[in-house]
Amino acid sequence: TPTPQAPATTDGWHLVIDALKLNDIDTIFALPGIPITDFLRISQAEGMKVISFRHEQHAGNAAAAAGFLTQKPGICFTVSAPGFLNGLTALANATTNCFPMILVSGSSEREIVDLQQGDYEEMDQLAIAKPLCKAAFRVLHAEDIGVGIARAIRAAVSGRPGGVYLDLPAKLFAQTMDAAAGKKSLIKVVDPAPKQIPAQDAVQRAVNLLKHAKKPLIILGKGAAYAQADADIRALVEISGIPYLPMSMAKGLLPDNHSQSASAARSQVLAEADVVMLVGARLNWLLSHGKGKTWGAGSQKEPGQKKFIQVDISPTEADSNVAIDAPVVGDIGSCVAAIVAAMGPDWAKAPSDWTSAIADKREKNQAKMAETLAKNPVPMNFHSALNVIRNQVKARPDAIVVNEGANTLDFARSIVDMYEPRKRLDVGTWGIMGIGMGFAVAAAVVTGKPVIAIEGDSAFGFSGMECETICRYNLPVCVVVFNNNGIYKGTDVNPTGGKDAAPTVFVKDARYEMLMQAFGGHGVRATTPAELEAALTEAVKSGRPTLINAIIDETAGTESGRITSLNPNAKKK
Ligand SMILES: Cc1ncc(Cn2c(C)c(CCOP(=O)(O)OP(=O)(O)O)sc2=O)c(N)n1
Ligand SMILES: Nc1ncnc2c1ncn2[C@@H]1O[C@H](COP(=O)(O)OP(=O)(O)O)[C@@H](O)[C@H]1O
Ligand SMILES: [Mg+2]
Repeated sequence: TPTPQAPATTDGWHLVIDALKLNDIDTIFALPGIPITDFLRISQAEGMKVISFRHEQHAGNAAAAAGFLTQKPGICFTVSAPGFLNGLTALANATTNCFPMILVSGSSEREIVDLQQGDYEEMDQLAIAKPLCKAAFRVLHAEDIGVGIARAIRAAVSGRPGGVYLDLPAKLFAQTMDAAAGKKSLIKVVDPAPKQIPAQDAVQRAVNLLKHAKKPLIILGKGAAYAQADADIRALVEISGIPYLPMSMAKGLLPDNHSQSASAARSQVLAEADVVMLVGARLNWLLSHGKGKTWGAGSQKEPGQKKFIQVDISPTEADSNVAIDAPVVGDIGSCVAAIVAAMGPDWAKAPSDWTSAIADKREKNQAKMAETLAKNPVPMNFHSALNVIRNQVKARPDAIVVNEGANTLDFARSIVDMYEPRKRLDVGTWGIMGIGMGFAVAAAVVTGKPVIAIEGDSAFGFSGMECETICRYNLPVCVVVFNNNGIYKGTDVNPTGGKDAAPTVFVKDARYEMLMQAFGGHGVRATTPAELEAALTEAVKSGRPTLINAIIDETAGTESGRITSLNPNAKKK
């Protein structure tokens, strides 16, 4: 008689993988090591896409960018303690940006950590992660893996999206349990990011404000881009006729050359608007906290007390900086659709004296910009190099732009127009350097589209080693390093005349292109717009990993770019 089959078993490794797959998550960004190396191998063997990085911060940034682009939490796996800590910056940055990601780190067993007995890479990771993310969980038993993964997914994407930490002690992976019971323990999360319908009275209050506005303005934030409510947002703008201002990662929700775009008249509209509608945008430092000179305080054109409408899924965002006269709480798709419906079919467009004044200002500023862009100085400056990229993105609006630096960031934001939603990934709310290659890898992996990373040479330095990652997966990423020999510019000198370089400059004429060549990618040193254009066009067409070292006039930059005013005044002795 045949020996009875032992019941099939499963283990922690497979339960984690099966739980992710059950929730349509097919990609993991990671850096191997104890205790997750075998987990990554098994994940790949089980058909997961496993993208392995050279530093955990960039794996985490990739997970965050994937979350922003897909509305599914990006997944980052790290080893314990130092690997976990390297991932924390990305987890905290994702939470600040409201990007959904889950940082999963292996950890030491509780009994050793709680007695501080000095385990390999011992750290109380859960306690350390908690203040830096939206939610944090630990799983000790294999039968709880399904709940742990489900809770992490729901926490990451529901309400205001953000970063979640999931702590998996090493021994959990090898725990086994009955396969059928294991399958039963897994949870497919139903409706992880439920619609949050706004109250009708809140909608009406907002519409009434808009109806009586003489100088209305709509500000679209990265929350509006993340919401993927593109048609509703276009309808709101075009039916209302109200000028709009896209924040940097909301560019492309409507094409930047749209007739109602007020980007080129930003200072005028912020100072003079009488009713401002924030859609997925916070009145934080990026909008001067909604007060002061930027908003017309004290100017003769100030329209008296400005009224604010705030469309946001977070009920506590209102009044954070200034009083909000009409908070509309809910998901942006539901809120904007309700507002457009309440506006009704006979909505009177925004007053023409307001829209034409903005159009005049926009045309004047755009003419000035065109004049600057037409110049062809030698060596190149930010404008002449960015004009090449501007033209490339116009020809390839499906390309994704990643952008970081100071001057390289500020000039690119206004010079490189975007034409489609969620095509620009940048330093976000914190203004953090180092997001470049992680975001570029995620954009290429998640969308398959060509990626153009516009990098200050300092900014590039934070993640440059990931050029090897880009080559290893043969990703369609073209990195353009704006090489001005330093942070902000390349001309600072050591005041003592000593041999040490000044703190803000780099090796002169650094050959960044050789870094990409070192890993089999294509490297080009471009000293003219024509050379830059040829290399960029070729890179976007071929999809070959490329680094273009664009030589920029080292005197052309200003300290801290647009935010130089944030520097404390160093008293000159
Ligand atoms: C993690 C981190 N470190 C340091 C900074 C400070 N910082 C740094 C170091 C910048 C680099 C500017 O130099 P760059 O070469 O990237 O750009 P430009 O020379 O074109 O201005 S911009 C900026 O705010 C930061 N924002 N984030
Ligand atoms: N799906 C969504 N529905 C509504 N609000 C959202 C959604 N996703 C994010 N948000 C909100 O969008 C806002 C994003 O603001 P912020 O990051 O300051 O944008 P920006 O920097 O572009 O101005 C946050 O307050 C967040 O709560
Ligand atoms: Mg620089």
